[in-house]
Amino acid sequence: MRFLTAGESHGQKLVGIIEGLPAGMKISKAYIDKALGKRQQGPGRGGRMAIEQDEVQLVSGVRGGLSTGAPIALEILNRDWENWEKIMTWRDEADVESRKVLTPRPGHADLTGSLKYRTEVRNILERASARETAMRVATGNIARQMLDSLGVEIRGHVRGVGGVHAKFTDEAAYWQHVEQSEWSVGDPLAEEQMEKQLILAREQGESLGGILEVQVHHLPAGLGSHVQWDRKLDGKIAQAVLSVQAIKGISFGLGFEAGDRMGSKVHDPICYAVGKGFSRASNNAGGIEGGMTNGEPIILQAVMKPIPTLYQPLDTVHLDTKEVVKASVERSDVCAVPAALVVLEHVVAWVIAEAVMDKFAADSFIELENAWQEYQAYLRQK
Ligand SMILES: Cc1cc2nc3c(=O)[nH]c(=O)nc-3n(C[C@H](O)[C@H](O)[C@H](O)COP(=O)(O)O)c2cc1C
Ligand SMILES: C=C(O[C@@H]1CC(C(=O)O)=C[C@@H](OP(=O)(O)O)[C@H]1O)C(=O)O
Repeated sequence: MRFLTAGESHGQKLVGIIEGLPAGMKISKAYIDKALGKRQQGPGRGGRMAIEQDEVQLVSGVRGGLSTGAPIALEILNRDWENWEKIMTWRDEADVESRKVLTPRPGHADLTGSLKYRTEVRNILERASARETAMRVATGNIARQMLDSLGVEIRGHVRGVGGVHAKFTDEAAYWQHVEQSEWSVGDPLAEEQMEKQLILAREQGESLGGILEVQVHHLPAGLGSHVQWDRKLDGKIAQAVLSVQAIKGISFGLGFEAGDRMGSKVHDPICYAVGKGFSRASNNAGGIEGGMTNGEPIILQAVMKPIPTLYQPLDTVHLDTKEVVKASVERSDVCAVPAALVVLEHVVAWVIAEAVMDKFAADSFIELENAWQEYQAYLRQK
């Protein structure tokens, strides 16, 4: 399976192409649109989200709500295009000159992109922008629908924003709150403090990042492989997660704490029950050993740095005059941690679906489902 995206943040539309999905898989546009809507939510988002109302168009590869096996083409329109058409298109050299952005923002792709591609900053920021993640949610959601049909569940929650961390003691109550909460925190007190932190950041022209957690439940042991570096599932998930704008780190299970403990306090004892097969007494590994799922839930955490655009900008250097000036201020989010969580859930869904298709390669969904069930039965009886 593979996919590509195209489109600028303020261009006409985002475009995606998916290839390699089995035929006969149920695909719901409404389900994709719901995820797109969720990606737009959360306190801390800027003015752009009041303009956009993301909706996917399934242009090809789906008939009567089922995949045909042909490439699936997707589109998401940028409503903001009508406000940017003049800036995004030009007629003469004078126009180009007046539209150049020459004051790169620290933390964004602006400076290095403009040096590398020998161009002004707008040509860089338009594609570096996390607007692109709308399409990654749409493509990932199609993968997620495949996983849903196989009984795999993906959950995500915001663990922290700007140094305020969510706490929980009761797993069931926690997840109930996550379900109800608009932005998946699961700790009402922390949510309140995070919102206060956001108000403060906004008032001070600042920005915030945070910590996110994604869990994948009901996976069999044996997705991914130990045999080659580029087939290891933890490596593939890390690549996908770190490719999301502003995500700077990832850990599985115990994460960095594993480095502080003795081996016996880290590794998960192996258990066996007749009719259920092998399992683990704990899940410090976060569901992956040797680059393969081990049958426990995948649990990963990721860190998002604060948004680079600051309304009280840092110093930068003007690309032409070389004067020290303030960095440019594009309309911006103050915090996009809840939005990034939706993106992470979907990029992880893609990688897991890819691993499922690697193991159970199938042209039609019924073949995939049969192979999946047969393997699960084998694991239970082993
Ligand atoms: C959902 C989401 C929304 C974002 N919104 C903004 C924003 O409004 N302003 C901004 O400067 N950066 C924003 N970012 C972060 C930048 O896109 C990102 O920092 C930039 O592309 C540089 O890439 P890097 O941080 O991965 O190095 C956002 C990121 C995500 C995931
Ligand atoms: C458009 C989205 O996020 C954008 C990501 C982004 C950036 O620099 O990454 C900058 C902002 O763009 P604008 O200046 O148009 O408001 C965000 O709004 C989106 O998430 O759909």
